[in-house]
Amino acid sequence: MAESGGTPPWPLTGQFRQYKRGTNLFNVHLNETGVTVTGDGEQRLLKVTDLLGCVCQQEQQQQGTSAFFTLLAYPLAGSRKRSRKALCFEVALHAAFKDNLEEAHAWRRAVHHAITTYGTTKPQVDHSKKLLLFINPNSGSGRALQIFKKQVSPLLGEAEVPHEVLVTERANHATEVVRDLDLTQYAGLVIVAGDGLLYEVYNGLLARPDWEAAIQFPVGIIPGGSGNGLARSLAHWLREPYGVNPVLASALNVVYGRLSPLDLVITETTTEKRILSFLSIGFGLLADIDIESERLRIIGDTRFAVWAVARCANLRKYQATISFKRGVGAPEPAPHAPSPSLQRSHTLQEGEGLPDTHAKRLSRSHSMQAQDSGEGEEEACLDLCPSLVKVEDGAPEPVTEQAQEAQEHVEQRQDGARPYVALPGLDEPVPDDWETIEDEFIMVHCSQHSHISGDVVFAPQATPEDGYMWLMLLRGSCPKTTIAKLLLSLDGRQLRYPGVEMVPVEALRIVPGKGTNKGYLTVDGEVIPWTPIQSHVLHKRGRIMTR
Ligand SMILES: Nc1ncnc2c1ncn2[C@@H]1O[C@H](COP(=O)(O)OP(=O)(O)OP(=O)(O)O)[C@@H](O)[C@H]1O
Repeated sequence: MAESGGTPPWPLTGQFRQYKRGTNLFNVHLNETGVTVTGDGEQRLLKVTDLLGCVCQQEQQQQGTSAFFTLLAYPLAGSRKRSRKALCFEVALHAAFKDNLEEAHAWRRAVHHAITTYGTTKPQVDHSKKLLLFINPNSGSGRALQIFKKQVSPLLGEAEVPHEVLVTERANHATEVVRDLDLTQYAGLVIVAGDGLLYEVYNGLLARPDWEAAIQFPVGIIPGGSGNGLARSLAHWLREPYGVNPVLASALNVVYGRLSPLDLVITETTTEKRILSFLSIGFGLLADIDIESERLRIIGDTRFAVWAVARCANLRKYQATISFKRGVGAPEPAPHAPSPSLQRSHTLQEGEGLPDTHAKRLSRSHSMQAQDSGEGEEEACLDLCPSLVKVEDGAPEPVTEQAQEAQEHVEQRQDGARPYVALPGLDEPVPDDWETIEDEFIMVHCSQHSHISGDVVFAPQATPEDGYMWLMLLRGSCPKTTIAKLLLSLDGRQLRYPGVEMVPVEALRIVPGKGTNKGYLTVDGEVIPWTPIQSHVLHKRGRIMTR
């Protein structure tokens, strides 16, 4: 959404014929709330927060002297999806085409001005520079390139977002590129792939001498893989429709390029290798399913469910010692927690400690409601017809109050980051204020996010910038009925089940047992050696593109 051509006239009002709507004139008014179109006995508002851009006809058509501009917006159509609105207007105010075209461009510039000035209070990526898009052609079921060409590229074009594309050629390609990249040339790094490619990008940033600044570089994600936990979690956080068209929901985040804080996690290993992650750490049931279902990647997200059923019959248990620093002031994963944004508004105050009676108790079962069950699987709704000739009519749906409220909460939380918990040496004892459990586990898994894949609701109350890893423990004694229910569906209700524990933590140490039963220890779904690790949260140190 690059703004060019000087300060636009503001506010703007004009009278135009609407393409394919007869000869009647429509009154079009643009101000800080959006574009109001009045005519034919109706009035419509395209809200400034839903406007994507404005495209102009570039060349004179045949003998006519009229020029055209098309307003593009993605308002909510109900609560389940956003759909494209393209309103095309004919500018015929002057005798000469070039004067009409100039008028059309004035509208284009004014719309861009409105979007960047009145659409948000968040900082934005610098669209005078390019985005660098990484596409993994082998992500998930191998559709990332197609997704880019069919959905992402047209959207970036309409919104006039300059970009460059890099198609990865092999594992670690993205890490190598990012490690040596001149970041000053770019506005941000965007992944069209699965979470694994973003992991590579972040670890490229960590490998740089300027890593502390580099990890704050703007990053965006558009789901093209089989996991897609971060993309799903962002939509959950922002209360944006996701299931009907995940690519559109995420591509709009990138196009708007507003920056929200993102918690990152640094993990230390015994080999002195440090790892930067943004999604999850764990071993046992979920990690085993994630890694062992790799052979089914051709079927996409479904591979997790299919493999889960297979694993139910063959449950593994792992000896380990888990130590953690419990999160201070963390929201209790309360029953019936309706949304992460409502939780955020009153639970994340600094210094708001847990009651003493809870401070050292490890075996708690929490319950919560299933989330977002209303999302269907309709076909993608992004319309790729040339915007000048395509007009979709119909009054724009108002943004729901809930979505508005969520947006406001997100914006209010642009406050300071907490200092991170200092980690002792991996061979030293953990500090006194940490808690330790030595036991046999079916699963130890933590995530900073509500979702660890498109359909796995891990911690519905989690937000990307709450400062916690949400640690889920299933001990060896966990009832088989609980395991069966978990494998059938991880939908956010699991904290009601006996034997499921969840603790918000700011730092964590995992020491796998020395027995023969080795599992997959994973960070963001990537396998690392089955040796001790420890991790701490870097609160709000990343910056992720959002609406
Ligand atoms: N061109 C390539 N060919 C093969 N592997 C690649 C290529 N580019 C990247 N990779 C590797 O593929 C891994 C997984 O990719 P990605 O995360 O995009 O999709 P995914 O398989 O759906 O993963 P996830 O389950 O994490 O969502 C990356 O960690 C990276 O190492």
